[in-house]
Amino acid sequence: MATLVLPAPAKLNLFLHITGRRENGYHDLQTVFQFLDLHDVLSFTRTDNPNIELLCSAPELANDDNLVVRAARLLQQHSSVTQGARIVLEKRLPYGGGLGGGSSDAATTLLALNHLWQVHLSIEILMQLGAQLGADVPIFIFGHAAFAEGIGEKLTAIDPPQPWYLVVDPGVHISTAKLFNHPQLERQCEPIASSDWQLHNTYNVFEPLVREAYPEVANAYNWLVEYAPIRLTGTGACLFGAFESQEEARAVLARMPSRWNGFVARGLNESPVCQLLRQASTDNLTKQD
Ligand SMILES: C[C@](O)(CO)[C@H](O)COP(=O)(O)OP(=O)(O)OC[C@H]1O[C@@H](n2ccc(N)nc2=O)[C@H](O)[C@@H]1O
Ligand SMILES: Nc1ncnc2c1ncn2[C@@H]1O[C@H](COP(=O)(O)OP(=O)(O)OP(=O)(O)O)[C@@H](O)[C@H]1O
Repeated sequence: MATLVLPAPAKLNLFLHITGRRENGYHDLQTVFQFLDLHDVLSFTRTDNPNIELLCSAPELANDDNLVVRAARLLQQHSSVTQGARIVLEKRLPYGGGLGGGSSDAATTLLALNHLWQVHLSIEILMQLGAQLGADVPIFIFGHAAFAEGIGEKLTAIDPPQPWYLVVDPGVHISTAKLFNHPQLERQCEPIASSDWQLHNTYNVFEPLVREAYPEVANAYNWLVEYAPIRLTGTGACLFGAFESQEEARAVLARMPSRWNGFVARGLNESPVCQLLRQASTDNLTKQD
């Protein structure tokens, strides 16, 4: 049986503006996605029966609602394959913090099983399938840092600087749906062109709401802002600051109050999963067991 081992990287939203609200409740937004060199690890083994079996290092995520299982079943339905998969998910990314780990796991699953089951769907079709699972899934299939519009699925590749980030997780869980429905959310940002985007002339519209509603996020913000300009990713609760060197970011991490979790990671404009799938041959990626 062939086994394929692939990473599923985290993302940051370098800014996040909302430009309108659709009748179905979803919002039109503008954001820049960049990947981090911190990732979950997934291993996929093709099986001859159609079952999708998930083993997960986080027991609370080992169920059929996991985006990995939902992605595998969606691809099965779409392609009528008769094979299944045994999938092992090693969670390394914090979840529910705006780093998109669940969405990234789903994207890696679509890419891996498209390859293992030899479905041969194009990246564009896989992105459309991914969008059915969540607005953050397509970027991880696209595989390059991007200026995003629509609900997050219209992507223009860009190459922002790739600094070292200190990411602080204040340990607060924030419901994405609840924040998008917040009565005070700014929903009429003036649209900007991707070529005009700069970090300093943009912001995250969720940031003031999250800092007000979650005092621990405000505390983490007030601490980190002493060291670097910082921002919220997605709807939070993770905050990030950019540094020129890994050493600088690590020195600040060493001073972080122990009640929060934090890590240092490099910003990446190329997703490692897409690089691996593109560059390595099947023989390099798969091992026979
Ligand atoms: C905040 C971001 O992480 C920024 O990248 C994404 O926009 C959210 O992406 P996601 O977690 O994949 O979100 P989904 O699972 O698709 O949607 C969760 C909920 O967020 C709201 N939602 C999400 C995306 C969007 N463009 N408009 C919305 O209003 C909807 O209420 C939806 O029910
Ligand atoms: N493979 C998965 N990994 C993590 N969470 C998952 C997974 N599958 C389903 N979930 C559910 O999705 C929720 C959000 O997880 P995720 O890590 O994608 O959130 P997030 O980092 O806030 O992402 P986003 O920025 O996309 O909102 C989790 O609390 C969990 O209940």
